[in-house]
Amino acid sequence: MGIVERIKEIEAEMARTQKNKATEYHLGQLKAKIAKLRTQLLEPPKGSSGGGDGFEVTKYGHGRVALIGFPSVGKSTLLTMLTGTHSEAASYEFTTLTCIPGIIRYNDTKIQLLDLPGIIEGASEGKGRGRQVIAVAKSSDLVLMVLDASKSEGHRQILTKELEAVGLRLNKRPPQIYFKKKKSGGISFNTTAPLTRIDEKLCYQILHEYKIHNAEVLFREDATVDDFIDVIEGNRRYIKCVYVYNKIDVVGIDDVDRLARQPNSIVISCNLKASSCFSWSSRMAEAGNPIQHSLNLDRLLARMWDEMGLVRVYSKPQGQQPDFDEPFVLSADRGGCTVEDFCNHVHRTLVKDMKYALVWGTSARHYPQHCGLAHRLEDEDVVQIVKKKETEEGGRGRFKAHSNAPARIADREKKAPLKQ
Ligand SMILES: Nc1nc2c(ncn2[C@@H]2O[C@H](COP(=O)(O)OP(=O)(O)OP(=O)(O)O)[C@@H](O)[C@H]2O)c(=O)[nH]1
Ligand SMILES: [K+]
Ligand SMILES: [Mg+2]
Repeated sequence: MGIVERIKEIEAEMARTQKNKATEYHLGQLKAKIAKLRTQLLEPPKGSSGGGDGFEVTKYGHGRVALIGFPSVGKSTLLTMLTGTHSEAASYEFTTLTCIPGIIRYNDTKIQLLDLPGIIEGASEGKGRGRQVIAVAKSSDLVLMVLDASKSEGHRQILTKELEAVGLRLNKRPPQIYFKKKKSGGISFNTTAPLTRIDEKLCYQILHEYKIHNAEVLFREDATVDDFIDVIEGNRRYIKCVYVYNKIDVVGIDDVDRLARQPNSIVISCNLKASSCFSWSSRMAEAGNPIQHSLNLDRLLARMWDEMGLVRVYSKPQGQQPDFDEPFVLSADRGGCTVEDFCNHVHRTLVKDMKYALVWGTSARHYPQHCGLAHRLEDEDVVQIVKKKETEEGGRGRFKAHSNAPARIADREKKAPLKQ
């Protein structure tokens, strides 16, 4: 029997089993069995290098966003509109067969947007190009799940299930469970929070299923069996996801309103020139810009950028204006956004040479604030690194925007005076 069949069989057994206190342990064990099989399923077949088929697109820019969705929901249309890179769009399914990268320039940052083939139910088990598509999703910093506003709402659940089956966790943070395998000493089990959804015995059983007999386990929250399995498997990816309901031009305003109110969702239309039911759509479509022929794409971009959690830091050389043209782009989630991370971005020896940093911006309590390496920077901060051998020039005088300096410096001066 193949792995997929074995998973199906266990799923069927779980569906047959009533959920109650007596079956809890058995169900937990079955969950662990499925998780193990799914991990096996993800291992590339022997002798293959994995990937291939034009799916290995080099990472570029300050972050990567993947367009995931059923066929013909408008992923390629959206990529073309947001990036200007043409990706074939057509009314038949599976128009796109590989991964097509485009670049979004937004807020002085570059974001790589990836168009992908449509995926269908069973993608996680290898249907269609599902596995390759999901592998790309896993390598992304944000998933835009594109949904057709006029189609079944069940699509969102089906896709979420497919992504979960391969270890993607959308809009979730990692469970607060400490887990460490040991060589000896048995299992040490501790909790710092009352557990209502799993107990010690069930944890032991799951560990037994994994043939783990020596480990340290500490629950810091009221986690579930699934959370515990995720932590043991250790290969989960926690990624933010925005649900993008496209084609709202073909549904009624009530549906639009309902979809827009769902969590993490945004409603858009790439195609307001087509049969549109809203009176404002024709006015929007009048302008020549492709993004004007659409609805809410500007909001989508802003939302996407916010979710990426990018932190732009502008460096200010001593005695000069900050360089507002090229930010150093950091991320709190990926790589960190402390003064130390900033230094490492600028030059690898800078950390060693730094005496302290002067910081202007929202992360600073006063301007400029003298900060050490551990200080966490925030978006649009200005940083000057003062090196050990140097001294601050000219005391703590104010630096003024030149008349020809970008207006942003003046703006910033209003918000927070850039002294020094
Ligand atoms: N009415 C309407 N049609 C749209 C919209 N966006 C895209 N379409 C149409 O939907 C069809 C499918 O668009 P594609 O961009 O090819 O969709 P896709 O998700 O890339 O499809 P696959 O690559 O086949 O998975 C095309 O005929 C588009 O013109 C929209 O906002 N409204
Ligand atoms: K299509
Ligand atoms: Mg496509």
